[in-house]
Amino acid sequence: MDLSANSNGTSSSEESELYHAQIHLYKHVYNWVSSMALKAVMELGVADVIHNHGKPLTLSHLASKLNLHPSKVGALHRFLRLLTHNGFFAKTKLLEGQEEEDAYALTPPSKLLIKSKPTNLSPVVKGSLHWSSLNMWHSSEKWFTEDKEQTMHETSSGGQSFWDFLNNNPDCIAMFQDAMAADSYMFKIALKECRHVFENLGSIVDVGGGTGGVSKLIHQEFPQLKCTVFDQPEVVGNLKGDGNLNFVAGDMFKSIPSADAVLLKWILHDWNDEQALKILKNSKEAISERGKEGKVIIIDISIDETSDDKELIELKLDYDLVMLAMFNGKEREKKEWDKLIHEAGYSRYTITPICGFKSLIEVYP
Ligand SMILES: C[S@@+](CC[C@H](N)C(=O)[O-])C[C@H]1O[C@@H](n2cnc3c(N)ncnc32)[C@H](O)[C@@H]1O
Repeated sequence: MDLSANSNGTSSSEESELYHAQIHLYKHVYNWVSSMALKAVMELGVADVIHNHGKPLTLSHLASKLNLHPSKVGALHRFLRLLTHNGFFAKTKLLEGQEEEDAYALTPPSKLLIKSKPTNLSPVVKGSLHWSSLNMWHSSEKWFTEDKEQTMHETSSGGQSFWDFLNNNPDCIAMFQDAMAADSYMFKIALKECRHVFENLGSIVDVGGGTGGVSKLIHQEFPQLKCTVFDQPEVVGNLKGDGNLNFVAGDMFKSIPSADAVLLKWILHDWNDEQALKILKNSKEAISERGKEGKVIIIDISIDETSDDKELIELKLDYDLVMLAMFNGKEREKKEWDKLIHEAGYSRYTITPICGFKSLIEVYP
């Protein structure tokens, strides 16, 4: 007879395992609450208000600066309590008259929500948590069980691809391009570390370069370098260049303008292997005039489960599923990059981690 068994027949260690499993499962069921709380606080402009004040703010001062109705002050406290727990704010004490009161200070992650700063990632929060980025997930069961070559986004939107959806919705395409431009600012910091990648180049074509966020940063650092931003007509059709920075509309699956180097930043993960191979082959053609001196510069995620820490791996695996749902794209492991690059006919490459969670992959003919 099991003496530690309870009246329901489970042992105390089994019960404890069950409760831990329940906590683990519920934690993952409610992961979205943290994301939505972050979005709400970003929309309210909490980080901006604390930043503009120049020092920590008590709840009542914060609520009054945010022009909140008094009935919502308690709710603000609860949003901030969760986000403080998650590392987005730090609680400190302030003397208010005779009394000490809790006050909220910014932490490095919430400083990335200050809209007046160039490192502002609010557009990423807004775009990634917009209904148009989330709706498709409700169609996962239909998508999994249907034998159709569709993305989850297409399944959920009557066959419309994410790119077609954006091109038909000017507000959403602007939001998407803002998010891309904000994300790219981190690249300015990385650019300082990898100047050697762009030195000795006379021209570069930034394929899928959007509205030119990345090319403008490269242009500032290397004004002599001729930069061509190459993207779909809906994105660059109305944009005017300036000196060494110009915009060209086209389709990277047809051909890519010639240059000494092709930049593919945040591009190949949008596409499956067959499509990525086509882009890499067209890139090889674009740099062919430079012979062995030409190169393709890829900036994308490289998953390395042997050396990345748990949080980093989780972020990369999250991104992988986002790419799958939106585009049938993928984040690639090192061995997958190796296979793709060699199949596209290149002879060698190097992978260097940059920008926190992305990698710089230099590929040579
Ligand atoms: C994820 S965004 C990357 C933007 C930019 N490289 C960056 O890092 O900020 C992908 C870009 O690819 C562009 N794109 C999609 N299909 C394309 C095509 N067939 N030819 C050229 N560009 C394309 C999109 O318009 C979009 O700007």
